[in-house]
Amino acid sequence: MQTQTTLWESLSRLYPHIKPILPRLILGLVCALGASLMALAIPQVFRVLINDALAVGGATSTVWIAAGVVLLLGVLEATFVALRRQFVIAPATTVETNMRTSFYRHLQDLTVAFHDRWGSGQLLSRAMTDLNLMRRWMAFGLIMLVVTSLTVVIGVVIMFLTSWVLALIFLAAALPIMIYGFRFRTSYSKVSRKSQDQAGDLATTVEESVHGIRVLKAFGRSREALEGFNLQAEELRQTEIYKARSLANFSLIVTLLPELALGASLVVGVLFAANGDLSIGALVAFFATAAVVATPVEFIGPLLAMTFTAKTAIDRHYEVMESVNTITDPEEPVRLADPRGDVTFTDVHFRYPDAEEGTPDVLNGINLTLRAGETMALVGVTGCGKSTLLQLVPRLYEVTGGSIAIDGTDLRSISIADLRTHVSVAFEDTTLFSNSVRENVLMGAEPRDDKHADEILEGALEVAQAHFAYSLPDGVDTLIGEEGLSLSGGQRQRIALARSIASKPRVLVLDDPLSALDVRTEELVEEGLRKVLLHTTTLIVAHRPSTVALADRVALLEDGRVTDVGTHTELLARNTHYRYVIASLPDGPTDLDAELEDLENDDEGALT
Ligand SMILES: Nc1ncnc2c1ncn2[C@@H]1O[C@H](COP(=O)(O)OP(=O)(O)OP(=O)(O)O)[C@@H](O)[C@H]1O
Repeated sequence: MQTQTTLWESLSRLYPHIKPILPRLILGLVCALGASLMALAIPQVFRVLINDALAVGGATSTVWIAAGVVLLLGVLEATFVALRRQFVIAPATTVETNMRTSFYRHLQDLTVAFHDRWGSGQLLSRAMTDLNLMRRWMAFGLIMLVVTSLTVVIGVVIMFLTSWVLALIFLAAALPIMIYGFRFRTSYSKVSRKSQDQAGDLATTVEESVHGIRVLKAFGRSREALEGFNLQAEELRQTEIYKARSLANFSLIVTLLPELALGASLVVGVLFAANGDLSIGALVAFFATAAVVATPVEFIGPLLAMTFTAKTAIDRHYEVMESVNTITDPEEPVRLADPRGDVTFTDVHFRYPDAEEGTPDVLNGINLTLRAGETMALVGVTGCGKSTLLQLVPRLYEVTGGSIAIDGTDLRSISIADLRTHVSVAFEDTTLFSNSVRENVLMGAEPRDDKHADEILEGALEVAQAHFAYSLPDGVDTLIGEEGLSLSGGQRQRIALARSIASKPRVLVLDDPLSALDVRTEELVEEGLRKVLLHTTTLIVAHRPSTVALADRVALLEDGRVTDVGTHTELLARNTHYRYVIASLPDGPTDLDAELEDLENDDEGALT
């Protein structure tokens, strides 16, 4: 995940984002430089003042002129500072927002496999803190670093022009600063990376415990969670302290050495002045310039620290931005205008990217055909790969071998947007967004107008037995999800089910979507579903016999393969493993022979 780049390589990655605002950044830079020049000009006025006006026989009017010039320079300096802010802040914030938007868009694009690997806190801290750090560096750090360096260079040149000997003494301090600065750069970059990663991990912990607060409380694990959090927070604190110490040491050197050099040059300067080799005005101007230069020199420590932190933020940002979405549209997608809905799995293999080497594929050669309009239940022991197989149909994960086709067209030949208008999903673990019931349900639907939207909504809520939505405080416009009204597990599942059927998909994949419903509601939902599923090809993971009853045929998944396909009755009659799986389902029949007999009698009755 972590990339190794030089400071320059990292910072230059920002160039494409900075390019559109470059003219304003340059204006900001010019203003900042103007402010520094004004500050540097003030000592020169002192020089003239002391050498001419305060000398014996000097004119009083010169004092007033000098005071006026100093005042003017001060006002100009303040104006330049204000203008710098004016030029830079708004465009830098726009860059930050644009980068955040493209980061979010990229996160949406990236595969589920990517999101399996990354902690949510790491992504959150990259989206918020890192981009904020980058903006601050762009708007302030970058400009001030350039201006500070220029101010120091110009100041030193002026000092050289005033007295080269004194300037050399002052400059002697630069060498140890540069050597120490090199060490500081390496150590600070490392510790800054560590602290930003640790902050991301800490955010993940907070996010996880907020999501899992009920479990933590119910199992009385709040204390352990707090201890874990404390441990992580303490590690971050230590890193931050180390970081602050490292900066403090550097700042000490950067402040102390020029002061020492200044002391030495003061002694030499006074001797020069006493010998008449240097005018008093020049001596005062030298020290006033040195004082002006000392401030940016002291500032270099924090500015470098800011730059290294920005480098880390840029690296962390691009680690995500450069993660490639491997599930992409084909170059020339085949348009699926009005598919019948035959779904064929041909020798499908799949293994998760983080699967251990040498282990067999989770799906190890699946061959299965679903006829258009057919409902097929997928049955197998826990962990055999049912959910995994389902997620391959909307291409949430990509097959690692073989192919899946709709009406004979390989899924990879269809554009993802097109595919997902025809394939809809509902999972056991429902996610609702902080939106109204209406928006949640109509997420995948494409209504012609408001009236049509209302009809779709009503129909979907009817099938999913989710009429309760009309009695919520604001009816179907009630805000639900994390920021809205809390719904029960069963209510959430029904809304999610309504969402999956609202788009009237040609192919529906359902991962045990009725698990949280009571028996009576489940029956009603199944009744509604039967009508809807009549024209929809459905693959449904069954964890309960009642779900199996929805299906026309059942596929048995065993050791990564479909080992048998048939009606429930046929499989009960001929397949021992199927009998074992059915018997182990919750609410499964205990007397399978009696059940089989009943079913066969039912079948015969239906035929006569
Ligand atoms: N995101 C993932 N990354 C790595 N391995 C995974 C991931 N999701 C599932 N697995 C592994 O893949 C295997 C199949 O999991 P899957 O969820 O498909 O099984 P399942 O048949 O649906 O199980 P259940 O009936 O318990 O829901 C399991 O061994 C599981 O540990």
